[in-house]
Amino acid sequence: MTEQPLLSVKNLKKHYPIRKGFFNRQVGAARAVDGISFDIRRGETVGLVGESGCGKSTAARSIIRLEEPTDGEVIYNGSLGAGHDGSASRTTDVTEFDRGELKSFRRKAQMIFQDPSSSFDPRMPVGDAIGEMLQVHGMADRERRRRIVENLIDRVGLERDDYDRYPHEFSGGQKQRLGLARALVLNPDLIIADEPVSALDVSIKAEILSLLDELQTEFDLSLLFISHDMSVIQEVSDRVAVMYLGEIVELGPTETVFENPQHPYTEALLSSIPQPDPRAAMDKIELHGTVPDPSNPPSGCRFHTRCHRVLQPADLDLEQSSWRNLITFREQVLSDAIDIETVRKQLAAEGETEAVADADLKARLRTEFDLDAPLASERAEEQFETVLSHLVSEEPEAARELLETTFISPCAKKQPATTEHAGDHQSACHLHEERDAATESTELLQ
Ligand SMILES: Nc1ncnc2c1ncn2[C@@H]1O[C@H](COP(=O)(O)OP(=O)(O)OP(=O)(O)O)[C@@H](O)[C@H]1O
Repeated sequence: MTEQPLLSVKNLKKHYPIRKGFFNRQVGAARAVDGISFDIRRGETVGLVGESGCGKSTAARSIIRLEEPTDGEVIYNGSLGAGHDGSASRTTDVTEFDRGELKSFRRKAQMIFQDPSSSFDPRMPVGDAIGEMLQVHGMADRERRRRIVENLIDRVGLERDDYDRYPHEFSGGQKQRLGLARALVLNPDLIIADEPVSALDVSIKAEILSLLDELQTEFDLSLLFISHDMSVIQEVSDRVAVMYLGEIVELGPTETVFENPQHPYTEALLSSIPQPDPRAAMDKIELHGTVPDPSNPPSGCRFHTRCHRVLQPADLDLEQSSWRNLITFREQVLSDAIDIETVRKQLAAEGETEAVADADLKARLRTEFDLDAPLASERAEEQFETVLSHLVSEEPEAARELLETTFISPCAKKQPATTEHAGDHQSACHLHEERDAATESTELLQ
């Protein structure tokens, strides 16, 4: 029988209500975490990576219920241990834990943060702050607490005498060592580290990562390591989960994912890693804009609005760059972001004339979206020109109406299903569905 994972996150969701008006009625929800699933096995490090705002911290906080999850399960297969009241736990689902179970679980699952200062009271010696954790969990003997904490302070590479010093007397790296001591003092089996080295200088960063590695073996820890930095994730993780706008888009062993990424978002993140050898550098894939608003996520595949591989409708065969520009143009028109009057005024000022010809306005719009050359498909070019004509004739409604049904990527139509790849590796991208369908039809023909 295969060993149960220490923690199984199943379809976890955290939606923040958006309220408005006099009656504070809920008018929507920010879907910060929107149905993520992954396991953390005993002794392994899972890296959770993605840009700022994609929901990593919310996921972490929901897993240990610093935030109440909206839906889903977090199955904890470890033991709640001696701190628990002794009775067998009613459930293994953290989202269902009562107060007592949650308190015991919080001993076993500790969090460390980017800024460890937040865990230390500036007016309390750091040793007492670490020892307080033991006191809260029932250790009354002050001397014993002090011995345990001094040993830990020593173990994380500081001096035993540091026990009596105050937080402001430590550097950023030293504070993160203290943060680790604090996380370890209750002998946890899981540590969730949320960007623990992001604020540190390169050399200090390396020291903390290597300390974390040593401690993981020594204390037999499982780790969920959150970072936006692919190179850090590569260094520390056994498996990696790539998160985009509340969802996990790719999951697999780190080596496999880094060598053979299956999701265009992962590809883009990987291409941004600085390469010491310029010859080895892959072409940088530019991620335009920021992660969209989770209260209004794009339809279908959430990444399609920024994806360099976004699929074209079956009847189109444009250059991928023109297609991408056309999608951006479409979005801007649909969201009413093009102010034709301003463009007209600009042109008038440049030409020192009152009268700006429609043809010039259209040409300027084409240039703005890098679509100067006629589109390679005659029908697409015709439709594009019609939209431009509506815009320059101040008929944005008509332009929108046409675009509602034109230039729609298949990626925008439905959510991609999860595809399993060889070696415990999965991703969710329409490209694979397309390839699978192509393989299936060739097989049928044989
Ligand atoms: N309390 C809240 N109320 C409403 N929206 C929230 C709340 N907390 C987070 N969000 C939103 O949820 C999304 C995910 O935020 P989160 O902090 O989890 O992302 P992150 O990937 O950890 O980014 P960062 O690294 O910048 O913290 C963001 O759009 C954020 O604005």
